Amino acid sequence: MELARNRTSSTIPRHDSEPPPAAIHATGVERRFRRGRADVHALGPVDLDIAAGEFCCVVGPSGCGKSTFLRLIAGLLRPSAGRLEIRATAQNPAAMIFQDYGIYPWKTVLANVRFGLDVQGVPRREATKRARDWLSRMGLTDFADAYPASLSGGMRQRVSIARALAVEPEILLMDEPFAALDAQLRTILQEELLAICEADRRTVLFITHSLEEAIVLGDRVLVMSARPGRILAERVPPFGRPRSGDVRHSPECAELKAELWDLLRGEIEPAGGGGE
Ligand SMILES: Nc1ncnc2c1ncn2[C@@H]1O[C@H](COP(=O)(O)OP(=O)(O)OP(=O)(O)O)[C@@H](O)[C@H]1O
Repeated sequence: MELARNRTSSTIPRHDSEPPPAAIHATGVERRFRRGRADVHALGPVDLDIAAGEFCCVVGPSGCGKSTFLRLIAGLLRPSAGRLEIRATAQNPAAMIFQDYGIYPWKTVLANVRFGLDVQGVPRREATKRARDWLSRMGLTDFADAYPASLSGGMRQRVSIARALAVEPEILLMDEPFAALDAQLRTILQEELLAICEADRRTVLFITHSLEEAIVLGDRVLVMSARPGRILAERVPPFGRPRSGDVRHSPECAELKAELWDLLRGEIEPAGGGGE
C-alpha cells in the first residue's frame, strides 16, 4: 500500500503537449475493514484519474464503499492496498462536506466558517474578513452571530459549504451534502454550487444517490458496483459550462438518467425501486 499526499505539481516535470496532471490518481486502491472476525472488503480495486478542476459525481448502491473512497482521499483512512496520489499545491488540499453538516452547535455561524482558517493559523482579522465574504456569498450575512440551532437545514448546509470553501481547498469532497434537504432547497443549493464552481474552478468529488443531481452537476458521472465498490462505468453529461440547473428538464438528462439507472439496476438488491 502506498499513499502519496501533498506532492506539489511543480515538482512533476511536464511538457506542453501533456494533459494536466490528475488531482486524484488511484491505482488498484482497496479498503478492507475488520468486523469482529470477519474481513469486510468495502472497496476496490479502484483505478481512477480525476483531473484538476473536474467536477466528478459518484453514484452507486448503498454500502458499496462510496464514503470509504471519499474518506481515503480526505486522508481519514489509509488504503489496504494500491496507490492513492493527491496532487495539490495548497496548504490545505482537501476539505470535506457531509450530509449532516458537521458544524459545531456551540459556535456562532461566523465562528464555524472561520474555524478552518483559525486552525490554519490565518491571522484573526484576515480570517474574519474571509469568513464574512463567504457568509455574504452564501446569503448568510444577517446570521453571522446566530447559532446553528436557530437555522434551517438549508442554512446549516450553507454554513458547512462556506466553512469548507473558506479555507480555499483545491479539492472539495462532498458526501451526499444535500440528501437531508427538501427538493426545493436541494435545487437551490445545486444552483449555488454550480455558480460557485463556475466562478472558482475546483476539483470536486460529489457523492449522491440522485442520478439527476449527478447529471446536473457533474462533468463526469462514475457508476460504482455493489460492494466491494469498483468503477463499473462512467458517463459524461452532454452539457457545457456555464451550466444552469435547468438542464434537468432536458430530454438528454432524462435519457442519461435512464441509462445510468439501467447500469445500476443490476447492482441494487433487492430488485425494484426507482431511479432516485
Ligand atoms: N469503520 C468501519 N468498520 C467496519 N466496516 C465499515 C467501516 N466503514 C465502512 N464499513 C463497511 O464498508 C462498506 C462500505 O461502506 P460505505 O459507508 O463506504 O458505503 P456507502 O457506499 O457510502 O454507503 P451509503 O450509500 O449507504 O452511504 C459497508 O459494508 C460498511 O458497513
